[in-house]
Amino acid sequence: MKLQQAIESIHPLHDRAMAAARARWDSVAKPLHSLGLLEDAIVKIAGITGSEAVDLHKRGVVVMCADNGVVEEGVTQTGSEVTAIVTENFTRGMASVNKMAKVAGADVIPVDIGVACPVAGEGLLIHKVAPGTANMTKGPAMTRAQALDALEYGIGLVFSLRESGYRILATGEMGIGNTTTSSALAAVFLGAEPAAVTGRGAGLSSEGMRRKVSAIERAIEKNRPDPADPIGVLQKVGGLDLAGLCGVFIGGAAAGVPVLIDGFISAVAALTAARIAPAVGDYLLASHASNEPGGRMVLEALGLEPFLTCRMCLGEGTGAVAALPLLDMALAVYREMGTFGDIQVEEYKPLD
Ligand SMILES: Cc1cc2ncn([C@H]3O[C@H](COP(=O)(O)O)[C@@H](O)[C@H]3O)c2cc1C
Ligand SMILES: O=C(O)c1cccnc1
Repeated sequence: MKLQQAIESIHPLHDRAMAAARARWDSVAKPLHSLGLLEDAIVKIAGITGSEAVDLHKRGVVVMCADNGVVEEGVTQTGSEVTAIVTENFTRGMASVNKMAKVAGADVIPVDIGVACPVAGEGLLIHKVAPGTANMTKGPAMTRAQALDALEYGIGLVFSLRESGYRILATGEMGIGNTTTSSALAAVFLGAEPAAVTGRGAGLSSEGMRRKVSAIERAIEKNRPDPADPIGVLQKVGGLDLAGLCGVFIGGAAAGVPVLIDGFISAVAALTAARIAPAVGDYLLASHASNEPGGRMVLEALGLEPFLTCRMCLGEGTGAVAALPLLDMALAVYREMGTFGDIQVEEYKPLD
């Protein structure tokens, strides 16, 4: 689906469904709002889907996999070949997110949106926009057409997953070097110093950290991304994994499918989506606070509060998947609990 068409089809959250969901929570025989953010998430999901009969039965984690040319600058502990290895492991049920998704009852949906070498495996979706991006310290990471291609693939994927019965999606990624691109995007969108939004990613020495911050500074200096042109920022200092995820967030808002943000990388993709299409902002659902320094900053910029603080920084969608059982628990109370009327206790009166 074309980006513009998707943006135009995003409507405000359904007020009536949200009011009905809130009324249901307020009638449950328990202290008002005592399930906190979990109640708010169920209300938001009602608003996204247009129904207070919230159904999260079929769930998937979309894992966008791609390589990043900036890895040449020595910004990671491992080489790009790890992207392909882990991508194939997703198809064999052998990666961390597979193990966690199994517990949460979610299907892992890996996508090769730009892995540098050929990858294959059962269930792997292939939309290889390019075999990895270019080194952003030397010029733009990709062309605008490539960024749009990845974005629009992500949008279309959400619509086809909705057709296949998916009712909630978690986001994940695999791409060596993608905390470098994520920090570059965060620095541009938040107007922050690269050092303030850069962490050790999948592990890095102090010397490696200096190279990483310098690579981000040089990429911004070279490409001069303009925050007022968010697609241009994504194209110049982003990655295909981030662009694909950005499309998933826009697609979720357009298709009325709730999409859970994972950690830092996924939150940056969500922020990019909200900069491209501000209406997406109301649709976003946080899961956990990444241990990467920029993680919380990006969620705060989106006005979101995560459910979980576990100091996780794994990626792959692991944090988003970890939130699913919590939502299931909240839904069990929402659906199955008796009301104040049932237990003959007077309902709470609104307080001041
Ligand atoms: C074996 C392995 C499995 C992973 N699974 C997720 N990531 C995570 O680490 C990468 C980002 O960190 P950086 O920017 O430092 O490369 C991403 O692929 C992310 O999902 C992994 C990283 C490795 C090494
Ligand atoms: O929070 C994340 O998304 C993250 C952080 C470090 C490495 N991989 C992912």
